[in-house]
Amino acid sequence: MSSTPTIKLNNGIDVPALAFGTGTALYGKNCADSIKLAIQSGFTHLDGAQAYRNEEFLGEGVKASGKPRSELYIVTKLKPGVKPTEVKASLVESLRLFGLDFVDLFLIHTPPKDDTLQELWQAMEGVHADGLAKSIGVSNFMLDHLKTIMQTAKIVPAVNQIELHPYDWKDVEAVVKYGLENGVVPASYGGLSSLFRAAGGPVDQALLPITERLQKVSGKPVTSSQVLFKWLLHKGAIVVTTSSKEARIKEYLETALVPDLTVEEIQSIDEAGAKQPQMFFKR
Ligand SMILES: NC(=O)C1=CN([C@@H]2O[C@H](COP(=O)(O)OP(=O)(O)OC[C@H]3O[C@@H](n4cnc5c(N)ncnc54)[C@H](OP(=O)(O)O)[C@@H]3O)[C@@H](O)[C@H]2O)C=CC1
Ligand SMILES: O=CCc1c[nH]c2ccccc12
Repeated sequence: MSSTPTIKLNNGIDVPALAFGTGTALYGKNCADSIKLAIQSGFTHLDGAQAYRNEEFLGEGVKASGKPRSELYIVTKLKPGVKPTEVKASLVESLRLFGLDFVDLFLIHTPPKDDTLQELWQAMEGVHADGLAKSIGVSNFMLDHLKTIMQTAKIVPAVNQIELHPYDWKDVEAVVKYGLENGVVPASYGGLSSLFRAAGGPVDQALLPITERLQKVSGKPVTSSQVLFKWLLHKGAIVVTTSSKEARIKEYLETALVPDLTVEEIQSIDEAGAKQPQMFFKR
């Protein structure tokens, strides 16, 4: 098995750069077997959310995997609409469902629609101080949201999880750069969108000569998914993905064995994405 690279957060904690998600295809489902398989295959970073309505099954999968808690990195996200005064109780309920004492990372799933963002962040800082979340961060935050938080934050968000793939790179590049310059590590979801949400487009075409070259230099099969993950890692992002198939789970983890892309290859993917700008998730 290959060992997944890690990315250092602004608080010095190392996070496995490849995460297995329980939203999208697993939303509202009993994902215990998927989680157990992902962990036993080598995933140690699990991405959950209160809104996915399957935290108890994530917890079940973790237990069934037999992997010690100390070797796992478990994330959940605050359900949209939870008020600042309810943050602690909602995380305590997630922990009860998981059967855990703490999460490694707790994210605000989406910025609040009202003007409570700074207050909400203060409540996130509270659950961090209580030891219920080792790190805190955000998701689906754009530049103005990040800047609003930074005005009053005592703790800089460790992570901003956003839709990130070559087709929205131009749209979110500034958010990623601002984050990296200020200690907020980007995490991507929807990273494989070109392969099945917009199959056969310019990005898929740009991936072909790259997979071919990497296959030649490594002497091993290299897939388009692995090249997309390498592209995301080169952008400094944690990759949040998922799969229902054992073969794909192994393929994802073997990204660690794929050689680096060249600057020209990264640029060719950027340029292919810019030909057909699009996003697939509602912000
Ligand atoms: N913070 C947020 O607002 C959001 C967070 N997320 C998180 O990110 C996770 C991953 O999101 P998601 O968008 O699903 O991630 P990806 O874009 O990585 O897509 C994963 C899907 O890609 C499919 N796939 C992989 N390789 C191929 C291929 N070669 N051809 C066709 N299909 C392929 C897999 O299907 P198969 O199962 O058949 O292998 C899998 O379902 C979620 O589970 C969730 O945890 C997601 C959305 C929003
Ligand atoms: O995480 C994926 C997208 C998302 C944002 N808010 C919600 C609420 C419920 C399910 C999914 C999501």
